Amino acid sequence: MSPYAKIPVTIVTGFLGAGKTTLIRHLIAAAHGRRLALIINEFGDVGVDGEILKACGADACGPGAIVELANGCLCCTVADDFIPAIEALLALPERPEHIIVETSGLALPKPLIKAFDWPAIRTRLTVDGVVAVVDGRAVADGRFADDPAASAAQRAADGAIDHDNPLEEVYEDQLLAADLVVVNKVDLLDATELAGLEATIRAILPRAVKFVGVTEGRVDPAVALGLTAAAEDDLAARPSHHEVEGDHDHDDFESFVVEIAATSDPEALTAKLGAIAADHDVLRIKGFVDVAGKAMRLLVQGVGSRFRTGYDRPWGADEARRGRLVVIGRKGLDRVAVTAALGG
Ligand SMILES: Nc1nc2c(ncn2[C@@H]2O[C@H](COP(=O)(O)OP(=O)(O)OP(=O)(O)O)[C@@H](O)[C@H]2O)c(=O)[nH]1
Repeated sequence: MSPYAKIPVTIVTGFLGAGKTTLIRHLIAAAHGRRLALIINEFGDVGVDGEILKACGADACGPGAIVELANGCLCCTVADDFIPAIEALLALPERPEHIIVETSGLALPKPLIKAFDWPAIRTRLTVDGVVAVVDGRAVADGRFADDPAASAAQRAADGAIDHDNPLEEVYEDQLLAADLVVVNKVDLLDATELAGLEATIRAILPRAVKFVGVTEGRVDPAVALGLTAAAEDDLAARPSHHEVEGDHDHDDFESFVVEIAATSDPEALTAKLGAIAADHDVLRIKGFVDVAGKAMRLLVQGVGSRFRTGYDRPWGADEARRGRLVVIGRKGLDRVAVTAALGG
């Protein structure tokens, strides 16, 4: 690559738990010597995505080329957090050949794309493409459509219905910015559901975009990287619900961390977490748990009430074996009840 060419940047967006980190892991593994750099933004106080990507990205990325911006939402802190992170990557002795940005699951991509139109940035970088990752099962289950039960509850409480569904807005804003839509978790869908999803998603999109269905984020890097979209030149084609409604804030969502005591029965714990998530309509639970007698720590990941666990690495010699889970839900999530149910 010419030292004067703009560095391509891929923005990976998608709702909480859609599979962004899984997809980026796959891209890193398939990078085949391409020098990558990552900016990882996560909502909530336990940096799970950063841990996962640092563990597998060390070779592909090199020292200093993975920047973690935890506990926030890049779309709201573009100037304060994102631009300095980009500057740090541009100052690396070995210039990255491709930068991948993972937004938080609640971020709106458009403010981020706009930053690439700033003079100091656009001369050096270009948005190669915006990849929107979708949890196919969650969409097929109507997770992002207006929820009749929630509307009825709201009517009973307020005597009025707010038609704005914050989940739907975030989900749609992410799709509306996309150059490539990756419907992930195809293992949880049948062919008819997948075809139906493609039609539903295409109906939302204002223009023709690439569409692919995958499992475990296994999208071909030749498809995901090298879209040459120059999205910063194309902002008008990427409408956002928040252009007309003013600033986006995250008051529609709540997140907190619960300390979890050591467990001797991870399966029972996972079953309990699934039940709590279903009872309280929790959107996302993730973190690490101490399993008594195990040298490794347990990575726990829940999307809605669907949970996965796996041992990721041994606890460090100087590391406290602290079990911590971040819980994310809609505004009104009963923090006290969830914390009590988790035994925190
Ligand atoms: N069944 C199934 N699960 C998947 C698939 N891809 C990812 N997952 C699981 O979904 C969960 C969330 O995946 P992540 O990659 O962490 O999702 P994310 O979008 O980065 O999540 P946030 O950063 O919290 O928004 C994890 O437990 C993954 O193992 C898939 O294709 N099928």
